[in-house]
Amino acid sequence: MEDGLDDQWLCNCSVDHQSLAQQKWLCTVADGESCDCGSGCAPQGNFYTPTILTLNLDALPERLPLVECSPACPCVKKCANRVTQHGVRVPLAIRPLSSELGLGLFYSPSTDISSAKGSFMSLAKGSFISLYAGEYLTTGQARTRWARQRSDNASRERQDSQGQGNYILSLRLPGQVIHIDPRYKGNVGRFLNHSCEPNCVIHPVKWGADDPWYRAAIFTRRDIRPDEELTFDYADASGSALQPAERRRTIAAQEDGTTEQSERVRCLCGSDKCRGWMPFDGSW
Ligand SMILES: C[S@@+](CC[C@H](N)C(=O)[O-])C[C@H]1O[C@@H](n2cnc3c(N)ncnc32)[C@H](O)[C@@H]1O
Repeated sequence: MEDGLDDQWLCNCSVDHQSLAQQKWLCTVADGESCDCGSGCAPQGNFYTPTILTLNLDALPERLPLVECSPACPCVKKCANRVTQHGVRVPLAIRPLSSELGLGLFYSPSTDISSAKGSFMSLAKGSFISLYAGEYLTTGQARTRWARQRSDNASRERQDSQGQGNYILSLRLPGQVIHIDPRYKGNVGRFLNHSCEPNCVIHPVKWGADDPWYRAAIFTRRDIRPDEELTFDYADASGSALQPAERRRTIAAQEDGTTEQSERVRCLCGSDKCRGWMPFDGSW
């Protein structure tokens, strides 16, 4: 073994690791190249940037599900095409906002005690934040839960209903819709609020070509300053690029005020680009 070239970090991709001296500890599949480790992973290429492992959002076609390498591949854990499966790696904090908004999730490098300079570090565009993890529901179960949450909310005063809103993420994928509800079982992803001018985006990811689950992964869509709140656009999370006309009308009706008054929730994102109402996809 060449000095410093530790084979436990290498995968079987076709790239000549020996000539990539700076990147030799990682699988070095470059953007747009396909991994030929034989397991059908990264069929469209690996869109993670080698070594820093941020997602190259500008190169990634919208809504193209990412397929990461998996334990079924001959590559190893630190392959550059495995990111979301390693879990949360950035320092985060859950903080209270207003009584209406409840809690929010913040990028909080000052809580990273391993780095003395933590509080000055901004987070690069394309960084993985967390999965939006929760229970996977069928469309029927999602409808039932949504109806129950709606009636629960209607029977509460607004100030008592903080954090009791709808948590179900409906992710539209080619030929299917998946519903993820973190309200009862979930992770920090459930604390990201909606913004009409978001700094994060949701992208569908599979862990290996044979993974039966699409996972909803949250990435930053621009650089993030320390102590910024992390948000995504709940309308975009539902896959706006693929939404059928009926769904577009539903979201538009919610936002332009033609939806029934009781179903509309005023958006409190505070952005100059605020559309006024929370998006709601009721077309499924
Ligand atoms: C996924 S949760 C976000 C975390 C929530 N703030 C909490 O305290 O648990 C979604 C709920 O938060 C509230 N929310 C999120 N973004 C909002 C916004 N921009 N305006 C008003 N309410 C919002 C709504 O009640 C929504 O149903």
